[in-house]
Amino acid sequence: MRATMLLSPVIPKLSGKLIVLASGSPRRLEILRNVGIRFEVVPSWFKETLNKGLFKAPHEYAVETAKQKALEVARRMPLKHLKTPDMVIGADTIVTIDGMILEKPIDKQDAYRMLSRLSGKEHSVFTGVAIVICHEKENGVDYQMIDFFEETKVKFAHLSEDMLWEYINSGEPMDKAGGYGIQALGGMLVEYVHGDFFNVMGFPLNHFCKQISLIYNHRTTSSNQDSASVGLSHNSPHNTSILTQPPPNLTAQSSQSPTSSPIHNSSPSPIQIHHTQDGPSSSPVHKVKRKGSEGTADESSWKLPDSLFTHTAAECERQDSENTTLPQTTSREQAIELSVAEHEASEPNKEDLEKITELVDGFKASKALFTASRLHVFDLLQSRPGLDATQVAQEIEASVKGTERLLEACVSLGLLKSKERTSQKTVYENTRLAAWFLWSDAPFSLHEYIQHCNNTLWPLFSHLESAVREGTNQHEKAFGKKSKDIFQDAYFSSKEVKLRFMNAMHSIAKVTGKAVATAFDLSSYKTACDLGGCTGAMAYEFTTAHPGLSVTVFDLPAVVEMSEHFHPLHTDNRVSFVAGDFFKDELPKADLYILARILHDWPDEKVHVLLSKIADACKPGCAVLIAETMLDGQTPYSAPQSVNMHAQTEGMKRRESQYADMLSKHGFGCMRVVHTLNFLDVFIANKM
Ligand SMILES: Cc1cn([C@@H]2O[C@H](COP(=O)(O)OP(=O)(O)OP(=O)(O)O)[C@@H](O)[C@H]2O)c(=O)[nH]c1=O
Repeated sequence: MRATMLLSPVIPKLSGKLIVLASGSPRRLEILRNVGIRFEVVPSWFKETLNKGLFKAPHEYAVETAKQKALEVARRMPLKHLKTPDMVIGADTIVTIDGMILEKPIDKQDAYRMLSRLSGKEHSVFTGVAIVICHEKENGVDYQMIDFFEETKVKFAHLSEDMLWEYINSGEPMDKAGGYGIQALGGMLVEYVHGDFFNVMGFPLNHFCKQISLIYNHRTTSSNQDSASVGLSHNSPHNTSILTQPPPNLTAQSSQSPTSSPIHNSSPSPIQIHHTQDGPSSSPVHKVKRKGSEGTADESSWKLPDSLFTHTAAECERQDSENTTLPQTTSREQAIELSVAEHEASEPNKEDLEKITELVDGFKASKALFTASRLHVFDLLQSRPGLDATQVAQEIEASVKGTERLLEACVSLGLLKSKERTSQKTVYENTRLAAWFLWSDAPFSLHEYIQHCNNTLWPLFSHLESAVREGTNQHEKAFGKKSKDIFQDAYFSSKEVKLRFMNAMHSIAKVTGKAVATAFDLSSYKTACDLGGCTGAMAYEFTTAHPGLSVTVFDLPAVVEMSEHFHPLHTDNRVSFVAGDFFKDELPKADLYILARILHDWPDEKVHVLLSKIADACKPGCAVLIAETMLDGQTPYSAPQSVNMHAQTEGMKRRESQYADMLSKHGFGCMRVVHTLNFLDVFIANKM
């Protein structure tokens, strides 16, 4: 979850740049997303096989591995993804004890060996981080590297055999250095932590922000110079070096030795290696030339920071204390005008071209994903990684030629990884992204939502032009059936469509639910009513996050009669279901009314009907919580989503200020908004 505070003024400096996280670690993704950095994830294929014996100290091993991870992605992207990132971030976390380096356990026995070694003792966690800055040149790409590491000391309690095995059998240790996750169950094993907690989790956020600040503050002050020097390590507790090529002797065991090809793709000359131990370097780190722009790149050649467009949490709190509603949106129009004016004189730059290609071709990526998902490619490769295209084709009953194309498309989209087993044989496996989201039983499976996109939204979108011309939804053209109320007339008209829709909503609620449920402190509320709460997935997130809260899910009888099938294992009696129509029937009494992805389905008149019923049911102090993608929120796709609502329903996406206006008409005030990371913006208001 992220409140858009400018705690770190360096974050906006990254805005508008193509930042790539060369890591499949979900923790690193979460840590960076949480502070509002926008980036793509391209997990590194670099194998962690450096010869540990060649390093004087364990942290050097972590740093070198981080560098190789980042470089591999920085080098691959221009070739395989046909785009050059501005910055690639790589990291490697290791645990060290008694001079030994512990990485991720290979099996349960290995986890047991690691955890019993850590039991009752203090150990160190090192995360090495490498930041590769890519400079596009006429005939290639230049890479420059900044690296650092952070150490945190952690002491484990004495662990009994039973505890050890219970923890190992939870499955948590397997993808984590040292065999534990401090952020989850592993936290229970820890007596103390000295240093940065996030460093243990996999990414030293504070140190990273300091480095970014050094890089960009330096760049700002030296933007008029031809070459610049950066004092990267003088305020760093650890070595920081800038080098343009890894020392060759460090990669002895690596089959993908990065030294085998020059890092400067464009330069035939030997590459200089600069090490800075304690003092400032004289390396030309920030001479960034871009096609179509003159001289050194500076802030003005990048997009304006998003923070211009959003309300910060602090602003909202201040607004609350002054007892006013949210301000109107800040000057987005002015900002856009400004950025247009800036570009008027020059030809399109790389970002412009990339952006336009992404927009024009976006549908191909979506449809490739939908098709692979529908053909259960990710399910297959989850259970049987390492199949080749012929084997996949056989299993999914498709042509070899078509399957090859589809698999390659998925590789380029970062959904699958390919490896050349022999010169003629390429095999495939799921990337972390697919493992998290795409196979049917993935922890945050969007499989069913993707089916809904493919089966329902895609046909509706193909009639978008009519939707725009006629100003109505397109169910009749897409499915041959008129629908006034999409739920009664379209989604719940047949059991099959209803199940598909419920499955889709269930998967979205599972992915977004926790962030919504934890966006605000709700400890003062005892009862909640989730209006249109469908399968109850969101309600269970609320009861899990708030032990004192009971939630009634209120939805149409057609939904409630099937909702119990979705929670066969839930024994939580704090979630109950009541059938009814929230436009017609009396609402269950509650302290908090939850409207998660509901209001966007309806036009303003209907929203007012519903809010007025909620206002009648609310005593002063009771609250309404709205979870939606707001037009002025953080999700880049909220405006296209609004088009989607238009083709699908009579509803729309709205701005925060529109919700604020509507709510204030029904006697609500004290409004706050949080932009979560999981698609939704969460808005809360109290009955005055
Ligand atoms: C000690 C500790 C570690 N981790 C995770 O351990 C992995 C280390 O492995 P890595 O090789 O550095 O990264 P990876 O997961 O293989 O990803 P990649 O960067 O793609 O190599 C990272 O995930 C970390 O979060 C936790 O989640 N919690 C903890 O308390």
